[in-house]
Amino acid sequence: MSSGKASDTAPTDTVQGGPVNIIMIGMAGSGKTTLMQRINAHLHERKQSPYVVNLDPAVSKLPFQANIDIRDTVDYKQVMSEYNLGPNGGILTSLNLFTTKLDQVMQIIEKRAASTKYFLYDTPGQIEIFTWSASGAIISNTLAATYPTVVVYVVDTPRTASPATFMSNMMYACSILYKTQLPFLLAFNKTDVVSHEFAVNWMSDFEAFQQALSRQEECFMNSLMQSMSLVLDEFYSHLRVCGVSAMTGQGMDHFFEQIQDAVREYHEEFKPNLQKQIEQKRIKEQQQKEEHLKRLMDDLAVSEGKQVDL
Ligand SMILES: Nc1nc2c(ncn2[C@@H]2O[C@H](COP(=O)(O)OP(=O)(O)OP(=O)(O)O)[C@@H](O)[C@H]2O)c(=O)[nH]1
Repeated sequence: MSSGKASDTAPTDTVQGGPVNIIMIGMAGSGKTTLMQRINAHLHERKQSPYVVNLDPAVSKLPFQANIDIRDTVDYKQVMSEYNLGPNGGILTSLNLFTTKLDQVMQIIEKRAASTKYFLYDTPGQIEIFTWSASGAIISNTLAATYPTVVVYVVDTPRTASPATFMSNMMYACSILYKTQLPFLLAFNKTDVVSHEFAVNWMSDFEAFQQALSRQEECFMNSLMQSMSLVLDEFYSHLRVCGVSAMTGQGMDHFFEQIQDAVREYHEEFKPNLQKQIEQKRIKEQQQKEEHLKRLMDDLAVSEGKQVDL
């Protein structure tokens, strides 16, 4: 687990390699929107105004002005009534409709890239709609193929203080990390209410989590959680963690240090892997084309041979 190191330079200034996309993901009420607002204010204070994109069609009020807002493109309530959908189906369909215009969004982002360091994306609280849908994957893959992209998984720390809620949140985070394969930062939010130290302790010390479990009433869930914590041990060892309060602003410098570390991972691991995959795909397609051409030539030779025989 990486908790990052303190540095003398302002962390928002030291991000290298052009603009950075920060995608905020987290359960409903974890504080994604409030944290976006905090990051926005933090960057404005440092004269580094970010470009803000709202991808949540169902949000009623935003505490900041979004530069691109999905609600300007699709009316979520109209989508629900037009396609006879429930709230989740409405959000998913709205996101699909928005994704059809992603090329226009990318053009805008590319135009702004020279003058903007941070692009922030707020996503719906129904996590699975973004992380497990085709449109969510298209959006994050397209962003990551163009610029360094970091997934920030926001956790409601006070609500994660029991071993059971902690474990389910970590399972969620783990599945998102493996699904997106993008540089990842686990941001424990609301540390003004409860410090995230207990979580760091549980993640770095398997025994400490077991002890917390043993203090709970004996139930079937305990043995399940015991086994799962063993599995998650490997996941924790690759994880970048920080504690923040979107309300008070504490932890913002460490947050940006961790973003910087995630950008380094993007350049050193994610981008070379992506280029390798693209190259492998190109070679495979080339081979398929050559095989297809060879089959055509063989067929032609056979049919010409038959004509000669006749
Ligand atoms: N004390 C405290 N409250 C916070 C903090 N961050 C957010 N909240 C509160 O938590 C509640 C939910 O915050 P939101 O920012 O709307 O959460 P969200 O994750 O965007 O929620 P959805 O839009 O439903 O996905 C609000 O009442 C916020 O005021 C924090 O750092 N500390």
